[in-house]
Amino acid sequence: MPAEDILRQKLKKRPKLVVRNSMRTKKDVISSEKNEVCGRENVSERKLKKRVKFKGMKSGEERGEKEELRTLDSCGKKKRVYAKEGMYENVKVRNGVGVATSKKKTLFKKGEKKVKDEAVEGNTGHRTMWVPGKSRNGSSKAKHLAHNGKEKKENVVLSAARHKAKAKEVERMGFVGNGDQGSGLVKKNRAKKSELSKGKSQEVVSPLSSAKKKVRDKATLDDDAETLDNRPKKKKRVIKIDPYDISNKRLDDSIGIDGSKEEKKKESEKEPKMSMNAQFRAIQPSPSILSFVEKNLLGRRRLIDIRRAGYNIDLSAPLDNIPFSSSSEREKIEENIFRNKLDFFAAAKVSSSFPPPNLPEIAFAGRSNVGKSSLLNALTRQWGVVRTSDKPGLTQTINFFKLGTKLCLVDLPGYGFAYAKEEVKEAWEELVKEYVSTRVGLKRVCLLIDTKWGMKPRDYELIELMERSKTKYQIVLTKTDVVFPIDVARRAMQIEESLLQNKSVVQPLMMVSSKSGAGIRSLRTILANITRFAKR
Ligand SMILES: Nc1nc2c(ncn2[C@@H]2O[C@H](COP(=O)(O)OP(=O)(O)OP(=O)(O)O)[C@@H](O)[C@H]2O)c(=O)[nH]1
Ligand SMILES: [Mg+2]
Repeated sequence: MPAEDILRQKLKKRPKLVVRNSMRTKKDVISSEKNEVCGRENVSERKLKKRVKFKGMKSGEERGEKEELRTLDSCGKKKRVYAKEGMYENVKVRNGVGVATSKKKTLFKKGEKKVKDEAVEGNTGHRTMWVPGKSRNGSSKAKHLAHNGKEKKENVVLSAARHKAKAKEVERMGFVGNGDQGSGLVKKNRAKKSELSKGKSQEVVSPLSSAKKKVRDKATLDDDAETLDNRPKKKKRVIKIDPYDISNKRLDDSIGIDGSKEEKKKESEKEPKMSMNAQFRAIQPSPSILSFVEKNLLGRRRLIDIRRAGYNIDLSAPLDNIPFSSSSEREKIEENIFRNKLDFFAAAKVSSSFPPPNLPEIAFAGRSNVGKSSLLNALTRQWGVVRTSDKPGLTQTINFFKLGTKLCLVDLPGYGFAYAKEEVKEAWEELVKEYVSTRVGLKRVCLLIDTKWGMKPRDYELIELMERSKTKYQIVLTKTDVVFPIDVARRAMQIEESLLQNKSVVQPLMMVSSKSGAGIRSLRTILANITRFAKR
């Protein structure tokens, strides 16, 4: 190449340099004017200061003295620069916080990365740092920084507000200052957070804090950790169980007195407890009772069986009389007395309201809903004269019915479960007891027992009372149509046996069904006989 061309090329390069200088911002120019050194030097110096700040945090603090740095002057020679603490902090803030623009963002990321790298390297790496006496690559790095001086300068002129905003953002992102120790401290802090009280402010290492602060933080955390360790541990509460104390535990608890449960087990094995139902099933009814049940078609029967036996199943209570075909059924009742019209004539809530005992009386007693009122209707075949209901407790007064001029039928209120207040039920019971024990002219009490449920304690109570007052009573099993014939016989057998010792009880035990009419005729005959032989 001719010398002239070479010269031209050199000349072409010169204006470029000029242009490059001219592209510098106004601020750069101003700042360069203020400085004694040239612009290039200024940038490199700043960058170096910045870098030194990153790296020098630890060494600077540890030594506690100003760092002597070497940088490049305009001629490329190494120059000594004394970094001040305040300056370090400023640089650090700028680097750690980053800037708002896209380029600045990049710078911020770079700064962040740098810090992270340093954290990994434990402040010993020389990639982003140049500290005198430690790295030989410092000059080349300084050159590189100086080359990008324009971009870096923008960091220097950031406003304080932006710094703060970015600092907050960094903190929010969980950005931690350099050093593994720093992240470890934060982890410690996080772990401590759950343990320490809310009031106690948590110490978080931020990129803005100095190395000194970090060291102090670490010491504080260590102290705190020691304090936490030294805290008196809560003693575990041990509950001692007294095996002989049964005040606050179930009797069948396994912690009971030794052997008590085993003893109970053995007892139960020796004497197997039969349920009430099993006991009932074990009853063997006498052949006479069984034959009576079969003859009167007591118990649950199929309609076809009733028809085959010659009864008209279209009639109500078909088993009552054989066979009714006309509307004047009452005329054909075998007992004349029951052909009379049933007339209600008195109701009493208290004994003082009882009507005068002019007629022999037959009363119908029993638990609520056992079928007393229904039986009165079935006996007289006058449906609806006596009110009935499937709701227990309908009859609440002692109701007196005249059957012609020779007999009085008395419908008593039920006892036991009923839809009524306790006080009211107690009053009924007292009234019934008073009636059956004191009533003059009472010839017989038909004590109705539901075949399905049998005798209940209240029934025995009334029986006891009648025994004491020597009132004649006869057991009448009701609703026999709802249970199997064998169970009717069992129930009859069971009750007869239980009342063998009783003196006022009248045999035989009667079994009826107001619905099917079974046993009604037999009962009618017995009651008619009472009237026949009754003395006025
Ligand atoms: N299956 C069947 N049901 C019956 C029989 N006798 C009565 N009942 C029903 O049993 C329910 C109660 O009948 P009630 O005659 O009102 O009984 P109660 O003993 O007078 O009842 P209280 O007046 O409340 O004491 C009614 O729904 C009747 O239809 C019966 O022989 N067989
Ligand atoms: Mg009734």
